[in-house]
Amino acid sequence: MSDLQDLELRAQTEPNAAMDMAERLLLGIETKPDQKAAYKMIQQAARLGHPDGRRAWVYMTNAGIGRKADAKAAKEMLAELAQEDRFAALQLAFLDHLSCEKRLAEVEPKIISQDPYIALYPQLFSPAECRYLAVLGTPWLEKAGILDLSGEGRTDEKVRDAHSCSIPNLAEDLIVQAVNRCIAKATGTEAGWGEPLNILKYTPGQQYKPHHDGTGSDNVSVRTLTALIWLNDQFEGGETDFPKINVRVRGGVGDMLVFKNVRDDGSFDERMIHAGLPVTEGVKWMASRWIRTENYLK
Ligand SMILES: O=C(O)CCC(=O)C(=O)O
Ligand SMILES: [Fe+2]
Repeated sequence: MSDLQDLELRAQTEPNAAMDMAERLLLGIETKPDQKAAYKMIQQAARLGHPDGRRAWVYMTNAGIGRKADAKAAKEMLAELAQEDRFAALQLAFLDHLSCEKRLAEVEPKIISQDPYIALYPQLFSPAECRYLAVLGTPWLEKAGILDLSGEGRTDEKVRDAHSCSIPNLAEDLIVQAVNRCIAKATGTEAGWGEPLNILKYTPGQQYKPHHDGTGSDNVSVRTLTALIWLNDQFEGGETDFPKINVRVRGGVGDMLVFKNVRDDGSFDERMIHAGLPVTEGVKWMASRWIRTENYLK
């Protein structure tokens, strides 16, 4: 029996095996990606009592993934889970403080450049939302090299000398979902078109060298837009620099920068090469989302 068959069999009764199988099916690790089967497997892991599985099932209920969206049921499930799960409890407490969707209606984007397109949304996210994202990303940052659920290598010091992680799809909690919805709404895109939200942490000397966001490692579709959110401001240096067009941006806490990586005909816009300059003091925290023109997960 192959390892995968063995895992599939154990997934019937063992919560960890069910969760492992779900992740493999979702991302196509050692098997063909099969979202439908993955979602069934998450439900199975939840039924078997796996804490990540139970949380993921709440998130899917809220987002309408693998079942009909039901925000009310999701909140009730979260409240029940919160009695024994501190991650659920934290989220539940935070839900009433979510403000980005309300802010989106009030915020006027400042157009930094019309062509190529670069816009800044001041204070779209609250300091609390920013702190929440940094805290949520922290455990994955530390494990970044080991826990690679996306199936792609994430740290390449030659380009990105920083701690980084992407929030795994199954960990897109109710707060992350709201953040992603806001980014989608502001950019006129669908939330599903975004790659998982990245959390970046730069300590002094660290930087993201000049690069173009246009393609991911899979070369499947183009990342037409990038959204960057400043999660803190206690650092020096670290500006986001577009050397070809002489634009250098340093946002405040909760500001979001949106820029277009392609020209109207869909070709790469080489003017959009950019860098996160070296941080000279303090620690820079940022969230970034690369947005495509079609669903990222299929
Ligand atoms: O850290 C920065 O300012 C830039 C980050 C970035 O370019 C990216 O995440 O694609
Ligand atoms: Fe970038």
